[in-house]
Amino acid sequence: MQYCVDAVVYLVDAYDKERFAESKKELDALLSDESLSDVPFLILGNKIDIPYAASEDELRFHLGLSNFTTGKGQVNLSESNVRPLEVFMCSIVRKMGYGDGFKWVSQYIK
Ligand SMILES: Nc1nc2c(ncn2[C@@H]2O[C@H](COP(=O)(O)OP(=O)(O)OP(=O)(O)O)[C@@H](O)[C@H]2O)c(=O)[nH]1
Repeated sequence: MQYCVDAVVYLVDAYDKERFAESKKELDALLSDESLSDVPFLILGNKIDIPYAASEDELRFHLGLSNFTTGKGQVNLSESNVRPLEVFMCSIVRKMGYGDGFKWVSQYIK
């Protein structure tokens, strides 16, 4: 079957720190999937309404993304070989945070 992926939105529970290793493993598998090699990745860290949820830096660290995020806002990557990837923290129940993430990723969807 042929299909076309415009973007990957990867939702991580930022409160479930015990499962960060599992989240990293799944994410790494997607990131190394050749058919997704130029597909933008939006990583959402959910449940930041819970006080003990991981911070953005912590999540980035545990997912091994500290050196791989490409910058928020308008960043033109068309001249580079770099795949757009960013982390946005959110709370689905509070309806906050993910809007910025989807806005960010939309600039890379042709
Ligand atoms: N506090 C809080 N709870 C949330 C949020 N988003 C989802 N939940 C709650 O989390 C509970 C479990 O949902 P998820 O964590 O999405 O569970 P899941 O990913 O389907 O299951 P697992 O793969 O086992 O983690 C539900 O009761 C949701 O209402 C959020 O932003 N904040």
